[in-house]
Amino acid sequence: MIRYKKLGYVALNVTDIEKSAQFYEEVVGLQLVERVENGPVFFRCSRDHHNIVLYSGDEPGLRRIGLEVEDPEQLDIAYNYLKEQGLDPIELDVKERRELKQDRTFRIEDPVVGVTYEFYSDITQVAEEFKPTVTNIARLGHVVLNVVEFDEVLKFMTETLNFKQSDRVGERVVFLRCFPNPYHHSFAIGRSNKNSLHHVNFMVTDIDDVGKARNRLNNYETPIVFGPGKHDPSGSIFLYFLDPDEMTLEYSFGMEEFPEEKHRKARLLDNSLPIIDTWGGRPDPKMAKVGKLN
Ligand SMILES: CC(C)c1ccc(C(=O)O)c(O)c1O
Ligand SMILES: [Fe+2]
Repeated sequence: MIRYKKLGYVALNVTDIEKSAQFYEEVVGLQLVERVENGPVFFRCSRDHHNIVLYSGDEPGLRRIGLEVEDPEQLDIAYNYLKEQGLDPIELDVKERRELKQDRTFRIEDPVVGVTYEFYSDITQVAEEFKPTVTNIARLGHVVLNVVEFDEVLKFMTETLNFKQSDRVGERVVFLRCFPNPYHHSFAIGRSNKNSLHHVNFMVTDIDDVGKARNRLNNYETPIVFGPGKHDPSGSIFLYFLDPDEMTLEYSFGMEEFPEEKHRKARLLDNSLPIIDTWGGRPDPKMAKVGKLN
């Protein structure tokens, strides 16, 4: 089965790439790496060449998800396994790999919703460490998808992609680790009447990052749509806000980690607001409303 190092990057379609590039750099706090003329804009929050990639699109949404597997051997195992599963992995040509600064890379489409998953094991490492600016971003944290065919997507993510369930909230949300990555979730899916991007998360290094973000985002007149609050499932302190296309982003501090072996079992948590925010808050209706899938 596939063994992952981490959720490597998220590629988003944005309607005004200049406005969004400025926002993701100045307001979110990502480091600009590269602008391709009439092409994508690459940002990082690690030594990786990119952890967020913005593309111009007619409609805001998720373009693809980059999954870093443990090593080239695991990449080979993943390719052969996904091919056996009939998912027709497509190898990227040299030109696209050169633009992505990634070695061998291939993509599949999930057969239920059509999300593009990209697999690689080697991405160019930037010489300098990530230099936090407005927020001490520790890493790209997770991606949450709203899906209609919830059970089918869950089956694909667990049985085919080898993601492991960490917890579920009633029959509405399931939190998934990209095994053996230890974080409580790198992915989550929510049962919905529409397939859409719910949010993209950035984990921060200090609780002050959440508190300071609240005031900074207010000063930038960036809509805060939920929090500060505390999530019961992962134990993280959170704050959700909207990007220029009104796609939802989240900062979170702290997250339960699972050992590869002898870890606790997934819990079935009550489907109630206090589980989502133990501090008693409730989300703004604008939260998680914008973001096409694929
Ligand atoms: C409200 C969403 C689905 C949610 C719920 C719980 C956690 C967590 O426990 O970390 C999240 O990160 C969420 O985004
Ligand atoms: Fe989240």
